[in-house]
Amino acid sequence: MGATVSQDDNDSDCHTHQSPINIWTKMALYDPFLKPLKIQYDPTTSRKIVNLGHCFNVEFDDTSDMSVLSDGPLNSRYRLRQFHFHWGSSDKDGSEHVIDGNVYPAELHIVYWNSQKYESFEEAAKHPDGLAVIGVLKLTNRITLNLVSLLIQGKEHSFTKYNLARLLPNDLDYWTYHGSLTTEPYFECVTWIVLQRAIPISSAQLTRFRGLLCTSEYEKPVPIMENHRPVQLLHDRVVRSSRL
Ligand SMILES: CCCCCNS(=O)(=O)c1cc(S(N)(=O)=O)ccc1C(=O)O
Ligand SMILES: [Zn+2]
Repeated sequence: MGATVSQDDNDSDCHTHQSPINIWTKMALYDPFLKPLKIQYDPTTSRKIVNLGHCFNVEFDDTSDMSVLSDGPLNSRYRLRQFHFHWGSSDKDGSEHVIDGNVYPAELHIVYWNSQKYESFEEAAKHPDGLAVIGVLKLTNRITLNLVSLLIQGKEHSFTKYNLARLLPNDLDYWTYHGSLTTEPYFECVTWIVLQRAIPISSAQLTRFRGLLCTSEYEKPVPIMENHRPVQLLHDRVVRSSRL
């Protein structure tokens, strides 16, 4: 299934590093100088899971460098902030990045910020090297997130000692390119690291995602049926691959 490029986000010339994109794997440039990703994770940093109305975030304590991402395409140490998912109204779509024109049922984003160069997440988000996001296409049915008490917008519950490794494939080869946030304010501050290996998601888990409500307990229930942005133009960017 092809993916349409949304023109409205590309009218002005300055927005030439927008995300997500369609990654044409044969056009990706193998870069032998790209290092393996170094993911250091401390389960005691996971704090809570929150329904934000357009998606839900699992948030981490990012007051110190306890869970960090380094090496890979990065020149600094990046601190874990949150992870969230994107999904579609059916199992036929839902991912934000598209691989050789193929859309996947969902995508996980693990958001880190450059704590080596910047004092805060908010400050880092104003700079091209401010954030790094790991994208994982499809997902494992190992993910069984209990979302029952998260049903309505604004709800949150504690989410401690979570094992992030359950969300990642064993093979961490990746494509990388410079892009943006895929939600407002679309800042072009993200080093995207899209894993090449992915794992299938269970349809039951996708149904649970679509069961979350973007309304409060006092409003008519409206489910979060989908929350993925259309692919954007590549412009002058090159996608690099960590694997030949
Ligand atoms: C200071 C403004 C930064 C706003 C972005 N915040 S974020 O955590 O990086 C983020 C990234 C993304 S994405 N899809 O990784 O670009 C989606 C949502 C959010 C969020 O705000 O929940
Ligand atoms: Zn995202």
